[in-house]
Amino acid sequence: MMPDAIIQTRNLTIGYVTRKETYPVQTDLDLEVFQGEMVCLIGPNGCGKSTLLRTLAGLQPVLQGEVCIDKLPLGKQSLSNKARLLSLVLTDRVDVNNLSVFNLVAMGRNPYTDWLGRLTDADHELVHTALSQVHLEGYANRYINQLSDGERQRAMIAKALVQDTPVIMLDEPTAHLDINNRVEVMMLLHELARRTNKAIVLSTHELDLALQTADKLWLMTPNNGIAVGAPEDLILTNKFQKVFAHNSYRFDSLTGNFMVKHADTPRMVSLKSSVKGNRTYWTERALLRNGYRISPDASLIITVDEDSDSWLLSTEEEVLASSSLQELLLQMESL
Ligand SMILES: Nc1ncnc2c1ncn2[C@@H]1O[C@H](COP(=O)(O)OP(=O)(O)OP(=O)(O)O)[C@@H](O)[C@H]1O
Repeated sequence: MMPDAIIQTRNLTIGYVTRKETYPVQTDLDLEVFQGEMVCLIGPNGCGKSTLLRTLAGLQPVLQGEVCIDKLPLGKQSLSNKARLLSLVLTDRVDVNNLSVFNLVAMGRNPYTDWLGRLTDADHELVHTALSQVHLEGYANRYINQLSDGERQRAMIAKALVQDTPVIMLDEPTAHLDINNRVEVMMLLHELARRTNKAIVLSTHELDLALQTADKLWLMTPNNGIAVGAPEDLILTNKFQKVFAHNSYRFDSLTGNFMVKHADTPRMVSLKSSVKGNRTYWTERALLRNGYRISPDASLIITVDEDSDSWLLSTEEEVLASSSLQELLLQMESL
């Protein structure tokens, strides 16, 4: 039997209301999030990702329809109940620089402390456990302004962890991070969803990382709703490619990479190799980058030997050897 969704939306319209008009950003959203899964919300700039996360978290009003958390409509949840069900991590730089890492993370216990905000021994323990979960042991007494962007992001995640909610939502948790930290944060969130049975919903522009780590994608199209599915299903049904279609690049569904589109009138070249290995793949990439298109019938032929450090370029008149791709490309340019 399917478990109950921890978040469910019915016929949801999200957007903004000004004094003069209502501005719907997305309509008719029927979404479900289950515990133990990591959902990545992706889509082009301005399509409504932050608006959706803020609406699901109750930070901005529902324009139409309903959001239920733990089967109860958001509007019927008390503030303290909401704080025990859902935590939201925003990437906007919060002005907490004069706070220690410990005190920032401890703020996550606010829904549970007495009115003076006193922490019990168990709260202290939880803060230290969360710091070790995000690999910030030994940072408790550091000030937030003494952290790198990646460390600050992990401290914010630790704050959400001590809030001890079944749902954590994060708006672009990998923004401003280098590749190591981006991968680490995504892996950490995925692992937390699995290990602690939390539902994790995050928005991101890291398409390749989302494809590799999400249990489910929410693929948002401007003004046209959200397609939901396993990353690979959204690729096989062409939905992913459609949302990110562009004149200057294309999504290669065989490799899962975005490829820059080069010259409109490509030069043809034939690529021969006995086995299709690493060297053949990167030779092809170098050729595409330089405006060549691979065609088995082309008169210009490159032979790749996966076991040697050289390439052979054959024209109708001559055969030239090269020991690097740069040399090969120069030879081709000079023909
Ligand atoms: N306070 C606001 N009042 C009115 N419209 C707004 C407001 N904030 C955002 N919008 C508009 O709502 C739409 C969705 O914005 P939102 O920030 O949710 O998009 P997003 O998908 O998160 O974008 P990005 O990828 O650039 O972060 C945009 O057209 C934006 O201009």
